[in-house]
Order: sequence, then C-alpha cells, then structure tokens
Amino acid sequence: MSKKPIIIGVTGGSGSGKTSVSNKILKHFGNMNVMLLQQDYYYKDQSHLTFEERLNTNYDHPLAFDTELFYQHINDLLEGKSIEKPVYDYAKHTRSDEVVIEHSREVIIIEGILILEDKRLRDLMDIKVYVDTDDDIRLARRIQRDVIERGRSVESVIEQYVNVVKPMFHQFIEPTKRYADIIVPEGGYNQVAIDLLTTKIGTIIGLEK
Ligand SMILES: Nc1ncnc2c1ncn2[C@@H]1O[C@H](COP(=O)(O)OP(=O)(O)O)[C@@H](O)[C@H]1O
Ligand SMILES: Nc1ccn([C@@H]2O[C@H](COP(=O)(O)O)[C@@H](O)[C@H]2O)c(=O)n1
Repeated sequence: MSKKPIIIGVTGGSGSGKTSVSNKILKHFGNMNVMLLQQDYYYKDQSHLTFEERLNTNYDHPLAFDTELFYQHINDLLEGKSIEKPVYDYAKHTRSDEVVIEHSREVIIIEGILILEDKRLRDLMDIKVYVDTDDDIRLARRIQRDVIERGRSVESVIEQYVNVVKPMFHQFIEPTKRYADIIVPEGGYNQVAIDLLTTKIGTIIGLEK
C-alpha cells in the first residue's frame, strides 16, 4: 500500500445506525480495501475492578475510553503499520485477553459515539459523518440489541438509558454534530446517503470517476 489511507469518521448516538452505515460502506468496497475500527474496542480495561464496580462506570463519558491507544493505533494504520486491536466484552464490561491483528487498508472507517469529541481524532478524519436518529427510536433499538446481543435485562437497559445514556448524549455527543461534513437521517437504511458516501470515497481512492 503506497498511498496514505483515508479516514472516514462515523458517529451519532447509541442505536442511531452508525454500525449499519459503516457495514454498508465496508460491504460496498470489500475487506481488501476498507477496514472498520470501532471506538468501543477501546473502552478502558477494567479487569482490576469487581463486576459490581464495573456496573457503576459511566460508559457514555469521554473518560471511559483509552483515547491514547485509539489515537496511537489510528496513526500506526496511517503509517501502514499493523495494530493489535483490543477485543471488548460487553457482558463482562472489560477487555478480553485476546487481541486481533489488523493490517492497514486504503480506507479506514472509525466508528463510535465520541469520536468527534476529541480534536486530535477529528483532525485525522477526511470525512466526518453524523448519523441522526430520534431518541425514542434509538432507545427502542437499544433495548432490542442489548437484550439479545449484550446480555442485559430490559429493566437495566431502560435504567441506564434514563440515568446515563440520554444525559451524556445531550451533553457530549449531540454537540459534536456541528463538526460533521454530512448528517445522515435514519442511518443504515438511507440508501441515498450511503450511495453518496461510497461514490465520494470511491473517487478519493481512485476506484470510481
Ligand atoms: N434505519 C433503520 N431502520 C430500522 N432499524 C435500523 C436502522 N438502522 C439500524 N437499525 C437497527 O438498529 C439497531 C442498532 O443499529 P446500529 O447500526 O448497531 O446502531 P449503532 O451502531 O449506532 O449503535 C440494529 O439492530 C440495526 O439493525
Ligand atoms: N460495558 C459497556 C460498554 C458500553 N456500553 C454502551 O455502549 C454504547 C455505545 O455503543 P453503541 O454500539 O450503542 O454505539 C454506549 O452508549 C454505552 O452506554 C455499555 O452499555 N456497557
């Protein structure tokens, strides 16, 4: 790989459709050209805390993330180096012992709730996308997902949403909308927005005219 990779940032509240948008872009270009780096992998390691203590962590605050390591890994990928990507376990609220070796690609999609909150991260991005979905729809999606995929009860998801996720969204995430180049309503099902994004990315990397 000779050319410097391009970085696409995809953000928005929890359940907005960030992962769906990112996966559509990934699918369009294929794994050979594009990689996805989720900010969630970079939640701080909490293996030194008890499970009860981990339940009290605010996972929607910028300090919950190991931003130094995230920033370092993005820079390594930009230099064409491989990284040892951490693996996160949502059921245990900490990193697993595994890491995954990831090689750099032409296009790197950085996806997460607080990627536009940090200026150093913002400055690395060539295109910044904010996925904009109403709070009630995001809550409904989150209940479904967290119960099925993240080992949570309906009661715990609602309690966490009301006390932490919603206030943190309005304090830290929604204000980053102003840094976005593109605002996508309705996330991964907005085919017009996905087509515009893939065309633009294709032009930058020279795959499409
Ligand atoms: N536009 C949409 N309409 C209906 N369901 C959607 C839409 N976008 C995403 N979803 C669903 O909502 C859930 C959360 O979407 P996801 O992309 O994981 O959000 P995020 O990464 O922002 O948390 C998933 O189950 C996904 O299939
Ligand atoms: N142990 C954890 C870690 C994170 N969360 C929640 O995940 C949300 C971010 O992920 P999305 O895929 O929904 O963007 C964030 O709102 C955290 O509350 C968690 O519940 N437990």
